[in-house]
Amino acid sequence: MEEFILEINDLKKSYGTKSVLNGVSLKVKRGEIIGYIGPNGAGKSTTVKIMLGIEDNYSGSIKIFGEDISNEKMEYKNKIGYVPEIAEVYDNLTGSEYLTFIGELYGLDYDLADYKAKRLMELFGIGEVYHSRIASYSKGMRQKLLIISSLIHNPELLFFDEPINGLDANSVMIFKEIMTQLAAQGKTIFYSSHIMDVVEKISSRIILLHDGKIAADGTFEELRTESTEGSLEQIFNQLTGFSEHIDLGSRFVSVVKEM
Ligand SMILES: Nc1ncnc2c1ncn2[C@@H]1O[C@H](COP(=O)(O)OP(=O)(O)OP(=O)(O)O)[C@@H](O)[C@H]1O
Repeated sequence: MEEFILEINDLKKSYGTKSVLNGVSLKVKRGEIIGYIGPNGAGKSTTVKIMLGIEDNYSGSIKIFGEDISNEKMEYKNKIGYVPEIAEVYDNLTGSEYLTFIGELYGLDYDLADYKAKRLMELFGIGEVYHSRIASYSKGMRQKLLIISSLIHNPELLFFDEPINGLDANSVMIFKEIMTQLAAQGKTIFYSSHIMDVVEKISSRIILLHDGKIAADGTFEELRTESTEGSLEQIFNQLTGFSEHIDLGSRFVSVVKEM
């Protein structure tokens, strides 16, 4: 029998009168890298926050590792890693303090958390700031810290929401390799991003959310045969019915010039 790490069935969510998710259903197998894409405000972060138990008041059902998350058993969270789109980190802590704190929260003993944190920071090129306060980190350094903190407890399922924001080109290459290797070792990755060329290359399956519904679901090759030949960016434009960038761009600039 096929093992589903994640099962979402007819998920609906509204904020006040505004309906954001209008019946999202999907099943994710172990080892898949899901590229979760969609226009701004489509409901991607909302889906991820519901799965993490950060947002409630939804209808539909969600199973993670075969367990319905509405059972409120917390154990499933220990096997999840998360890089949020916008994160609050404790600026006054050093990288070492922050990562060992997170590691200990997940049940690692201090020495193991310290060893892993230091080694992972070195491998990601930020070992020299291990004992510096996070307030002094650049944007990319903070992002690397967040990626490390999502992985320090060796989770089975990862939610990455724009994880490569601020990373330089070499670091993006390292991150892509980390994702590929994690998936090859059976970790499941739910990856939400607007950087289409990375999503195109890294995802084993792409899910496009539009107007709170799944508008496309398949490998990049499958999406290509179903719609336009071309890049994921072109497929995205076509599936979301968008072709006005030139007109909108020039109207925008006209208003900028008004004085
Ligand atoms: N706490 C909230 N209260 C009210 N409305 C919200 C709240 N969070 C999200 N929304 C609305 O829900 C919709 C979906 O937001 P969400 O953040 O899930 O979109 P997204 O697909 O992740 O967008 P982006 O690509 O811009 O990150 C938006 O219209 C947003 O305004």
